[in-house]
Amino acid sequence: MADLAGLVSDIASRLQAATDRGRVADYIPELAKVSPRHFGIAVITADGTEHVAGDAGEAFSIQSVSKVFALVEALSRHGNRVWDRVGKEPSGSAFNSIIQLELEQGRPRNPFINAGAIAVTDLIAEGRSPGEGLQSILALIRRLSGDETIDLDAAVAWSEAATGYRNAALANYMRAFGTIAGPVDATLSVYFQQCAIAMSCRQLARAGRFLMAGGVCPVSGEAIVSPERARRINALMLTCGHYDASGEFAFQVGLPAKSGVGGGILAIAPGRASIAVWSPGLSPQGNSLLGTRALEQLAHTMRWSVFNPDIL
Ligand SMILES: NC(=O)CC[C@H](N)C(=O)O
Repeated sequence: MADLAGLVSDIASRLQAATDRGRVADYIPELAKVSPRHFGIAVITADGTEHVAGDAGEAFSIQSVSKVFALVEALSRHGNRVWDRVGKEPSGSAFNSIIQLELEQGRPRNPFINAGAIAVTDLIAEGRSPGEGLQSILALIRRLSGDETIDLDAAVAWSEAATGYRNAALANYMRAFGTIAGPVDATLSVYFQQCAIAMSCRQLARAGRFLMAGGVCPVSGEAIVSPERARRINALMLTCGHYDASGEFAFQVGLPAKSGVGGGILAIAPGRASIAVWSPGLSPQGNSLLGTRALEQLAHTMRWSVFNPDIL
């Protein structure tokens, strides 16, 4: 087996020096201020060993990676009722696309595109104040990572709320179909704040451990979700976690993973590792360019693809 510690630091030094780094998201003005020079990686293996390199301790905006935790929270609260609201199919469209909503009766394709995530958040917010809805997601993330200091970056939340016209359009459109039941403003407020949660690679990799371990947090022994639910969340991350680049990601990396426009990616090698990478420069589809490259190198060298017969 390859030397993982050496590999993680090799990947970091190679990618810290890379010249082609992608474009930092600028449609959320606060995110445009982040330097594209950052690169961080954290790998936690099944035995609990943590390998980190680069800016692995620096907090960044998790953005759409929050959609995984919101899905867990909604499933815990509402069970399979969630699937009445959102589908389980890749969209083949941009993360903020509205086109399928008109063609498919206002039902988003999956919980990881914006429309689907807003519908999931609406379920979390049901019967609660926006503050309580957000706190339930934050409490889950803190519990999973064993870190009570994790919080949201209020400036990012405000920045997105002030410019989130597309998300407001998606939410209003779904409200017209009944996919969203609650007040649109309250649901959007929770959604913008969950996206603005700030975490480091180390914290994010810790929060993902239950997904490598059949739904059980390996440190506390607590069953966060059932093994079946963990398997299904991983399946959705593999097929939908990178929007219209999900097929390419499965082809190149072959691991369940969820990206965010802050440049973070959480990837799961079932039974092997929980991995978080961060580099703010994005591909045209809104996925971290160097983060994806790091995962390609890691997965290839470690033979960590769900399609490799020896990972099973
Ligand atoms: N892909 C993303 O990370 C998108 C999340 C972002 N908060 C948005 O709604 O536009």
